[in-house]
Amino acid sequence: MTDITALDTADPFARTRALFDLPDGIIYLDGNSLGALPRAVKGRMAEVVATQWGEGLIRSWNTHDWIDLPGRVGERIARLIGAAPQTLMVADSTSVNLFKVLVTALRLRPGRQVIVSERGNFPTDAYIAAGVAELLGQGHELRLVEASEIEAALGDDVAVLLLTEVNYRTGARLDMAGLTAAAQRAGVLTIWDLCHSAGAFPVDLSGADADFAVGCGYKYLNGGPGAPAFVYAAPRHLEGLRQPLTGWLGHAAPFSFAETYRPAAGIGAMRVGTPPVLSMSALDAALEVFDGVDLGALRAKADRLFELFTDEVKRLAPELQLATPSEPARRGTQVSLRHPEAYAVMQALIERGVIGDFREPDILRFGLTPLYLSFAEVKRAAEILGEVMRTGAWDQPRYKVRAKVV
Ligand SMILES: Cc1ncc(COP(=O)(O)O)c(C=O)c1O
Ligand SMILES: Nc1c(O)cccc1C(=O)C[C@H](N)C(=O)O
Repeated sequence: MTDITALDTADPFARTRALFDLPDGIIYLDGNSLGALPRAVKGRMAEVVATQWGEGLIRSWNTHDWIDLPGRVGERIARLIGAAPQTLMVADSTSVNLFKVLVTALRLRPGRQVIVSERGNFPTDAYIAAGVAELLGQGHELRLVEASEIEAALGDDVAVLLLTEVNYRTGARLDMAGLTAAAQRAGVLTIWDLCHSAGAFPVDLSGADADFAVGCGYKYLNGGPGAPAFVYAAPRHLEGLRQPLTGWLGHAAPFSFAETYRPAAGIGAMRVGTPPVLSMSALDAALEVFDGVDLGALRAKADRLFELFTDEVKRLAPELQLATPSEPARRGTQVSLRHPEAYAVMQALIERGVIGDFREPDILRFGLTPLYLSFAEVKRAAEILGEVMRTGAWDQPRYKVRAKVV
């Protein structure tokens, strides 16, 4: 029998938990969709609004260096995902950044028309890819394949391999280094969506030699609802980097107000318009939580939480099927369980203070975020899930009414 109190007492992440503001009576297992609120964000937002904006007014673009905030916040994220300095920019949403890097990559592979991606990837990736193929109107097409067929799909007509490292629904993780190497052998450029990776475990973009990457700021990075996203380009692509959204802040000299567009050098060319200073400041403050954090240790704790939760669920709710691979190398840090009435089960859990989420058609999703979750909470969440299943408490009409956002 695991001694939960001993695990929590010895937990090095008790320190980071104290950096978050979490409501009493809630066990929050949805940090894979919207990260919890770091305390430092409240103070930073108050300061940015009252002092930087309220008093500094437009002078703060210089006095508080708002103009370079996207690159500065990018440096904080770079460390978490193995990106070299000045290869990362915080900007826009993941969807918009996908558009930018996809067009950029396709232009680097003239004569090849196919974008390969995984079936069952988060919809925006496939939607953007199909939209780009249609927009370019040069015979481009999106080819969706199963995970097991990706390598075989890398023929000489393929320009880009667009993959999400960790699947949003199942939590299954692809082999970034292996697939990137296979793509390189086939002359194919890679784009990695790191939405469910960045801040969850160590990612090594440089080691994998990936070409481009994108990811969002509001999940494991805790930047808040609608936080800006990030975009990465490998050093070899920085010279002459051209992306299609040629907005004024991606210009080499935006304040020359020149008549024609000339891209900024390096990753600065990924900028488009005015950065959202308020939400970027929130993300910047949120990332302070990661100062001094060893991502390997973070992952090790996530693995222990995973084992604890899945062992307890196996014992207490054996009818729930684990949809996430149990082998650590083949998964991210979420737990996905299948049940035909998953939506109602999740509503019953939320009413009992355990917040996870539901994904179509039958997935209960639980995000394990070691920065602010204790072993005791994860065990208690499994017990509450066990009670909901054993008593059939989920089987009530009010739990079956779908909300606008699920
Ligand atoms: C894998 C993945 N990619 C992209 C997105 C969408 O990002 P955004 O809403 O920032 O465009 C999400 C979640 O919303 C996601 O899970
Ligand atoms: N971005 C979201 C939103 O605006 C509302 C509700 C959920 C989200 C999400 O992030 C969904 C998430 N990408 C997922 O993995 O399902």
